[in-house]
Order: sequence, then structure tokens, then C-alpha cells
Amino acid sequence: MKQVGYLGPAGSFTEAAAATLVPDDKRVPFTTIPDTMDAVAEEKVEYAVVPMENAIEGSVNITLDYFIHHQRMNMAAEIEAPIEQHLLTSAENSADWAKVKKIYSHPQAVAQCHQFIREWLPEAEIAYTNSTASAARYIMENPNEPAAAIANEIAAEAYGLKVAEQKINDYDHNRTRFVLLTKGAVDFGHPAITKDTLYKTSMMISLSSDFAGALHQVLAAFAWRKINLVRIESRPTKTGLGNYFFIVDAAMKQDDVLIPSVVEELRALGCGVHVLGSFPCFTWEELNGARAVPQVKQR
Ligand SMILES: O=C(O)C(=O)C[C@]1(C(=O)O)C=C[C@@H](O)C=C1
Repeated sequence: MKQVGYLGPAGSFTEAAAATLVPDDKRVPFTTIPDTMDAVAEEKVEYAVVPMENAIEGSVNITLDYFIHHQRMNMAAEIEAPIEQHLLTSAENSADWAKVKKIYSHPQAVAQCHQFIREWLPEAEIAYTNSTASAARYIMENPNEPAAAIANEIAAEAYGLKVAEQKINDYDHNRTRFVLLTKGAVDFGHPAITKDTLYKTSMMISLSSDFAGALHQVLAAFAWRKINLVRIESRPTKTGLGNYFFIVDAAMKQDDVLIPSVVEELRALGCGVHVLGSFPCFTWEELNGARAVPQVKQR
């Protein structure tokens, strides 16, 4: 049995994503996203699942930055899952949840519920945690503190908390993309792969210098080959204000012709190009049926 690392503790959204993508593997929780990625590099686990991007809040910067600057590995698969945030309290605080003085949760989850917090708990102090599940666990351990966690239903059950308010995320279409990372390149086989499965090839591109039309030239290399791009993200290189690299996801599997020729053309233009992975993409619904709420089988 393989071991899959995930951002824990049990009951995080990332665990639900890992349980859906690789249900037969042993799930191993880690405290932070960098710890989870290090575990793959140090071969404590075969692979890891980490959150990459949320439909409301955008990229999970710590994942992208740690991946690029510290722990370059291979993106081997992706799963996109629905995210429903709930306000969880201890039984002691559930009736009077509007009186809680502090809200614990992961920054992405807090950001997904800004309007709810502004409207209902404007005075509450926000305390950021490593994951939504660690916030829920904290509330379990401190039931008398007038505090709440923002987390999912699995965490409510795992840590014996009450769902004081359901579905508090500000936008209905709340979804997060999670990636499965491996140390080396692998072709991720999955029984759900069909001829219609979407593949992406993710690349990191840095420009040779800043000149008019530099990014246009990069995009043209994809455009004239009719390669559809499904994401363009810029992140600071951390070498000085105004210096960026780009993460570009092409909607195709790495092949022997088109992707190598794009890479060659971009390098000829003086760009730095790294292929970060070429991987199948699944949706939660595809792998789990139409259930909206994450269910995790305990092992
Ligand atoms: O905190 C968790 O439960 C996570 O798995 C992390 C995470 C994230 O980083 O985006 C995952 C999904 C949600 O968007 C909120 C939090």
C-alpha cells in the first residue's frame, strides 16, 4: 500500500481530496503545506496532495511559491472539489454563536467567508490556522472559549462540534483545485481515465528581459499551434519588485511534437522554461458521484 501525505489533520478538505483521488492508499497527515511537500522529497511518503487554487480566492500562494522556490517536483494529477464552509462551535457555544469573540480558520477559508464575517461577526478577532481541520480540532480542545472554527462537515463530526451556521461561503461556486505531487515524473494511471479525460501540461516560464511584447511573444508560441491555455498566473520571482515568472497551463497532454516545439521556441526567445508536470484532471463529482459534501472513509 502506498502512502499519501496531505495537509492535515484528519478532516481537512485536502484529506477529502486525497481520499477521493487515491482511496486505497494510507493517508498521512502533515501540519503545513511545505511539510507535506518535504515528505515527498524525503521519501517519507510516495506522493502528496496539496491545495493549489480556489475559485474565490485564487492561488494558494504558499503551495505555488514553495513548489517553485524550494521543492520542485512533479504534478501528477489534479482533482477539483466543491468547498462548503460551515461555522462550527462547541456544544456550549452553538446556541449563542453570534457572541463568539474569535474565529479560527485557514486564511483561504476566512477569505471565502469575508462577507458573512462582516455581517454577522464584525467584532470577532480572526486567528489563522494551518488548516480548517486544525481550527476545528482547536475548538474541540478548548470548548469553553467563546470561539468558532470555519471548516467542513467532516471536521465537525471528527471533532464532535456543532454546525452553528451552514454554508457560510460568500459565493456558491466555491471550488478548489488540489494537485498530487510526486518526486519524479510519473504517468498517473487511474481507473477513471477515459479518452475524454482532460490533461493539462503545466509550465513555468520566465522572460529573458522586459521589453514591449515579451509576454505576447510567449503567448503567440501557444496560439499559432492552437494550444488552448487554461491558466496564466504571474508570481514574483522574489528577486526584486516588478520581476515575475508565469505559470501557464496548456489543455493537452505532453506529446512528442507540440509541447517540445513550444519549449524550444520559447528558449530560442531567451525564456526560461520548465515543464512542471503533465497530468490528468478529475472532478470530485466524476470520482464520487454527485455528492456535494465531502465524505471521508476512515481508515
Ligand atoms: O484547510 C483545509 O482544510 C485545506 O485543506 C486547505 C484549503 C486551502 O488551502 O485552500 C483547502 C480548501 C479550501 O479552499 C480551504 C482551505
